[in-house]
Amino acid sequence: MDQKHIRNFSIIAHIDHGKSTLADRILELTDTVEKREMKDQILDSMDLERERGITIKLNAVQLVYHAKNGEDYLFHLIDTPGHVDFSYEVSRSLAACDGAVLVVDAAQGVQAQTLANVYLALENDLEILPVINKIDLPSAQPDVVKQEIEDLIGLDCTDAIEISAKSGLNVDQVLEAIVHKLPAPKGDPDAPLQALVFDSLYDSYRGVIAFVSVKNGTIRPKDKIRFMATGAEYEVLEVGVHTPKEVVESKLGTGDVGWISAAIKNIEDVRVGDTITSADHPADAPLQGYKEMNPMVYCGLYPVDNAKYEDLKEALEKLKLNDASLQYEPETSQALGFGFRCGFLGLLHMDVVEERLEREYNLDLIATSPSVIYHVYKTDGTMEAIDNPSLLPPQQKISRIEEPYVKAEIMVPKEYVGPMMELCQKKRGEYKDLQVLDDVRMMLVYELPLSEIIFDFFDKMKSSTKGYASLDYEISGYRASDLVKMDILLNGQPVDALSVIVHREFAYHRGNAMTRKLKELIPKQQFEIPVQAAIGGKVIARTNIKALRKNVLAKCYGGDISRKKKLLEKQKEGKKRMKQVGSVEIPQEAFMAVLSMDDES
Ligand SMILES: Nc1nc2c(ncn2[C@@H]2O[C@H](COP(=O)(O)OP(=O)(O)OP(=O)(O)O)[C@@H](O)[C@H]2O)c(=O)[nH]1
Repeated sequence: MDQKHIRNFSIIAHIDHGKSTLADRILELTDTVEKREMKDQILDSMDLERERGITIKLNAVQLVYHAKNGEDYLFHLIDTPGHVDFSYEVSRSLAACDGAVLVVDAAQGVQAQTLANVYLALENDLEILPVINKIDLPSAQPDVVKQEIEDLIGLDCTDAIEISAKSGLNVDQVLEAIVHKLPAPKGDPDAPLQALVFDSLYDSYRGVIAFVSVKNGTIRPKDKIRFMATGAEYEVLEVGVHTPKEVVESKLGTGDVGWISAAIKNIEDVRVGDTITSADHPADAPLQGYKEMNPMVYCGLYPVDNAKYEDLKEALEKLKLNDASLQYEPETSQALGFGFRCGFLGLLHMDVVEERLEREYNLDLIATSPSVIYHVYKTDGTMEAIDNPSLLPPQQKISRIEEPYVKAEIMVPKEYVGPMMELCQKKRGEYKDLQVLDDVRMMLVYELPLSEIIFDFFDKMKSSTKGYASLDYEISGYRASDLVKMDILLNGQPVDALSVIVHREFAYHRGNAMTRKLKELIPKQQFEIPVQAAIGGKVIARTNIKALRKNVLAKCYGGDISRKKKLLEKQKEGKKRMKQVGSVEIPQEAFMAVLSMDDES
């Protein structure tokens, strides 16, 4: 279709303001998906997304809209996630677009992620179309919300469309506004090919599939292409779009958003953010890529069954294609064997990656406690960045430890300011500012250690404000804190995978809880096992697992051979899921339970 009739746009919003529901209505109104195939949140294609009711991955679909002026328009709609952890996905989808539909909940108004996403859209020079959603709610206040958008964001809301994505009310007006208010892609069809790779995935039959937004030129099957960052060259086999079903096309022209397959078996050749050009007539320079995202949280991931190490490695490689913000490198642990140190954008991201590895790649994993990156200044004047507590140098070699702090902006209704401040205080926060936003809401600004934010802050915030508070944060720098490494010792031996870095004040409580939990979960063995928590050489909590007295075969009186075999068999089965640490056998469950414990357990 003629470039002037193409619109590439994204829907951006704070979490739960109704992006996916609006996308559903748009797909229905344009007959993109037949009624009988329509299910809620159709773009949330991962099972995980449907179960959790959140969007994790960006999704691109092509649809045709018959506008009221009688002409047909080709839309590429890119649905994006709303949670802070996935803002990387948002920034990538925005780079593939020319405009954005901003959805704001008429009852909740502008929230922290509304602002954050608008800034991302402005950075990418996108035209923004404000839409007020959920006007069917009794508590909807569209006029107040419009005023808020004007005051806080500076967007003109005179023509902002008031809709109910749920019932479909006025969604047709949104489609018309997309045609008339959002720009067509500006590229040059005659220029050398430049296609931005904004996502990719691994297909076991076809190799890597790259999702691209063609900024200049055209791409066809049999074309020779080059990935500009890696220099890899391939011949294109097929190109196509998603409607949301995969459809093969004869070409992708300037302004099109679609997929390319080229029998790419070498995963490293494709990088999200790279530019694809023609190998015969290459462009002079690549398109502007994406900012590399630095992980904020790290943890070790180990296969429960050590023989599955290679499988885990392959799964991580493939998953990274589909999740460019994931980082990993090999690591070994005395207790857990061979695994990987992985970096994530946040705890939800970590959770999602773990679950995707387990489900999509059929792996059983153990994850160690999440950790941030600590700056450890040593007595010899050097500094080491450490994301794994077990690698912390001995106490006497450390002069100070600094940890990352964030500036957190929390939007909260007036009545919850008290409980919110209490929570921030408890999480070692330092009060910075409190601003009045409007009649009902205030903006609370705190500096907080990132390690406190990544644990359970989000859940605690939601529960202490009935879900009304919203949070946005950015790293503000490093600060010295009174942090110590706490080791867990079994039978006198430290278990590396269980070491944690904690604030000295919380160490006793945490140590006590961990040792008690281990005692509960480690079965009695032939000898008594002391379970200790220690800082440096000093034990701060201790308990004992009593020695086993009975022998499993004692009941069998020597007679019944088959029964005896069965019992031994059963014991062997159980042993498989045990990790041998020194002389002690620890069941998998014990690791998992201790590692997933929060401060209150
Ligand atoms: N009453 C009412 N509820 C709506 C409307 N639009 C969406 N909802 C509801 O709001 C909730 C969140 O909607 P989603 O479309 O999943 O929100 P989202 O912004 O896509 O959320 P994430 O994908 O998690 O970022 C769902 O329970 C919807 O049914 C509306 O117009 N009116």
